[in-house]
Amino acid sequence: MQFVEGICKKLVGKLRLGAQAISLIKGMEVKTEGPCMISKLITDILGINCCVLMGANIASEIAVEKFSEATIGYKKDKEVAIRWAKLFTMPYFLVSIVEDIEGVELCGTLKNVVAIAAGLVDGLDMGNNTKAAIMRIGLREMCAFSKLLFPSVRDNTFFESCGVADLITTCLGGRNRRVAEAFARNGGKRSFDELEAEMLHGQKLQGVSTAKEVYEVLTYRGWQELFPLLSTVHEICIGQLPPTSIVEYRIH
Ligand SMILES: NC(=O)c1ccc[n+]([C@@H]2O[C@H](COP(=O)([O-])OP(=O)(O)OC[C@H]3O[C@@H](n4cnc5c(N)ncnc54)[C@H](O)[C@@H]3O)[C@@H](O)[C@H]2O)c1
Ligand SMILES: O=P(O)(O)OC[C@H](O)CO
Repeated sequence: MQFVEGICKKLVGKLRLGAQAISLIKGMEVKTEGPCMISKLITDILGINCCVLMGANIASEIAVEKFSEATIGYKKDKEVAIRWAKLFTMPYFLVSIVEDIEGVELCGTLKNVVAIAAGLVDGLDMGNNTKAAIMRIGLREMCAFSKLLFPSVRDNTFFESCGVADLITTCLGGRNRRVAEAFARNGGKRSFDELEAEMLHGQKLQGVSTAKEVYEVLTYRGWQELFPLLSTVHEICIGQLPPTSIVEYRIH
């Protein structure tokens, strides 16, 4: 998503009047003035309304039309969100709308960091209870972090497809989980970059870069202690901590 800004700048002045945007990109940009969600980046650069669509949507499963759900987040214009939902809805793909664009987009962005943690737990052969614990702590931190950044974020958003459902599917079957498992199985001795290149054949992980971006925000705002899982994932990814640190928490 780091290239979205450049692509948007190329589109300036080339869009038809009344054009609308919707972002399916899970990630955020961290600028000196703070984190900037991709939808805001698109709105700011192109001067158009931008919704987001996030959900438990592993692409290979949707491609073969297995039933799934998604959530559209919008800011003010409900009519536009309804139109997007009609456009995306299929008998096997149900789309709901939520007036909480930041909450929906942050769910999609932050769950990738939790999926890295879940993959580490798999690679350490720690079992289902541990993985469930990591997902719970992760969801709690996702919610708290989102609300600190944007007080308007709603709790209910975390019960939509973009929230708990996407967290579950990504922690069970996503690429972030798979590469993190390999990282832990190799004792952290092979880097995420190396494993990503070997395992994903040109596709890119979002979780590692998002963990770094989140860490920059946490460090800048002095919030690290409030978010032990989100912080630890980044420190493991850069080799500062061993993969086993993913389960070293105080109760909170
Ligand atoms: N694959 C999934 O199951 C899935 C599901 C839901 C959401 N997403 C989200 O969709 C987004 C894309 O994921 P994906 O799986 O399609 O990734 P991908 O790696 O398959 O595709 C990314 C595309 O971006 C292009 N690209 C990379 N750098 C570029 C640059 N500098 N300029 C222009 N184009 C560039 C690549 O060539 C590639 O075509 C991510 O944010 C991901 O989290 C993916
Ligand atoms: O394969 P991942 O880990 O990028 O996750 C895929 C999607 O985001 C699931 O909705």
